[in-house]
Amino acid sequence: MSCCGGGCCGGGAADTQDVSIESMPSVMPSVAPITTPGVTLQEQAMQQQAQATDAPAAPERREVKPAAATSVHREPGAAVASATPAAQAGPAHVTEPTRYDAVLLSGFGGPEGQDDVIPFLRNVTRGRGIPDERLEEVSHHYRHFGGVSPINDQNRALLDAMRKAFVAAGVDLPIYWGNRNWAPYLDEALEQAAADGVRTMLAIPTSAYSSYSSCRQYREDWADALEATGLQGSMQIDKVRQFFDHPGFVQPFVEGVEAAVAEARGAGHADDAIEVLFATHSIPTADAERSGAPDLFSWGEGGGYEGQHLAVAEHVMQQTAPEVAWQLVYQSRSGPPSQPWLEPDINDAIEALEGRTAVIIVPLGFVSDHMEVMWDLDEEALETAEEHGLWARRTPTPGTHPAYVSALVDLVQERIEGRPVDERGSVTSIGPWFDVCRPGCCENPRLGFKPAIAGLEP
Ligand SMILES: CC1=C(CCC(=O)O)c2cc3nc(cc4[nH]c(cc5[nH]c(cc1n2)c(C)c5CCC(=O)O)c(CCC(=O)O)c4C)C(CCC(=O)O)=C3C
Ligand SMILES: [Fe+2]
Repeated sequence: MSCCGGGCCGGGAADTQDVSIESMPSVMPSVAPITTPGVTLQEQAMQQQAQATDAPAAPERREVKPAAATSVHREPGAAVASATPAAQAGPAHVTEPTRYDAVLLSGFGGPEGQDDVIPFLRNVTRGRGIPDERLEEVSHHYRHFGGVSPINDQNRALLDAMRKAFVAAGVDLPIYWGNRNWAPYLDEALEQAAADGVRTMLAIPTSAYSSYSSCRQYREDWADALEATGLQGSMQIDKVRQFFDHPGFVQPFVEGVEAAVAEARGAGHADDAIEVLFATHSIPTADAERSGAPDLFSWGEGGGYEGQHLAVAEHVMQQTAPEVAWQLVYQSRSGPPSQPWLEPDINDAIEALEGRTAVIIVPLGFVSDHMEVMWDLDEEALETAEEHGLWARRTPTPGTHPAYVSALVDLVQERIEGRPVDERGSVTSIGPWFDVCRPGCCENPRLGFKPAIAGLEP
């Protein structure tokens, strides 16, 4: 792994921190390492290891994510744990300019080899009672691709694109990258940031919508990482708003649907023979009901999670092909059959189609072509479509689309500026989501409330 090919680092000490701890010596330097421009920390570590006579032969590989936090730290009088002063009182939107030392790009994480698969799945499902058979079942998806999820490389590419976009936009902040479920872990990113002198961070989850899995779980994992590193009292972390309706996040989907509809028409499919399926991750209906800020909106049964997806899908269709039929469908369901999850499943929806000859699958719930897209859509759903004799296309995810990268830069800029809410980018009538999560937001009713940052209690 390299930082950025040398083009964007500029030699700043805090610019070379996408550290893979797997390949680091087991004893980490406790002070900020002195970096040489163009040389990554990993390369330096390897040099140091080669020079040291008593260096361990094999670097330690870390399989377990940080332990669950037992508490959070709140400054005197603050309502929000580990927040910067501008966010401590818990405003819906922070309109006070804030100086951050760094940005924390927070990914899901994914295995990078066959040996990683099961420990990775244990991290993902920790404390959730997912049976081993299900873990084995899911592991097949990863094993099929050599035990490697593409997600880490996609986040490395995003990180690289963001660093370049920061330079171009004059945002002079280093970006640290850490994952919830695999190396480089969130606590490793925080440790490195602290060693580099960082005290305030703005966190970006690689996840656009509101739900336990896509919002609160990130907030809990940041709390875990702060406690595990002992940085609870000295590091402040805010989060950007969920960005499902930021125009730059939506733009790649608009372009994808536009192109796919044009292609379907070109292949001879009439508008009333085309169906657009907006696909997102299913979640338990009990989670869905508590997603978003359920007490502040009148969402349907699927809560804010479903309501946000519907609003974005509606916008995409209005922009592209208002006369074409569409629906929101779900994928990647897990958990026991007795537990209700959001439906319909994409494969069932395809089977139920009548009078259609073409289907366009839009991965609206995902930011990159990771395993849920590669397997559940490109392997399974496209096969279902083929079995039913349908012409089918899967449109792109945002990935490193310049509009998406610019959206992430804009989300950082609006917080640095303390931009008023009516000047923020948003394409749906829901309006720019909350900077600080509302009480009870995205509750997991089975697990209860756990220590979390970036939101009002509980
Ligand atoms: C809403 C949502 C997103 C989108 C938001 C976001 O992007 O964050 C998402 C993303 C992802 N989910 C992913 C992988 C997995 N999700 C699982 C399990 C679950 N996801 C859930 C929901 C979501 N998941 C839920 C309610 C569960 C069951 C309960 C639990 O266990 O929490 C399991 C365990 C096995 C299984 O149950 O299937 C795995 C392996 C990967 C990585 C892919 C890769 O490696 O390329 C990514 C990006
Ligand atoms: Fe998932």
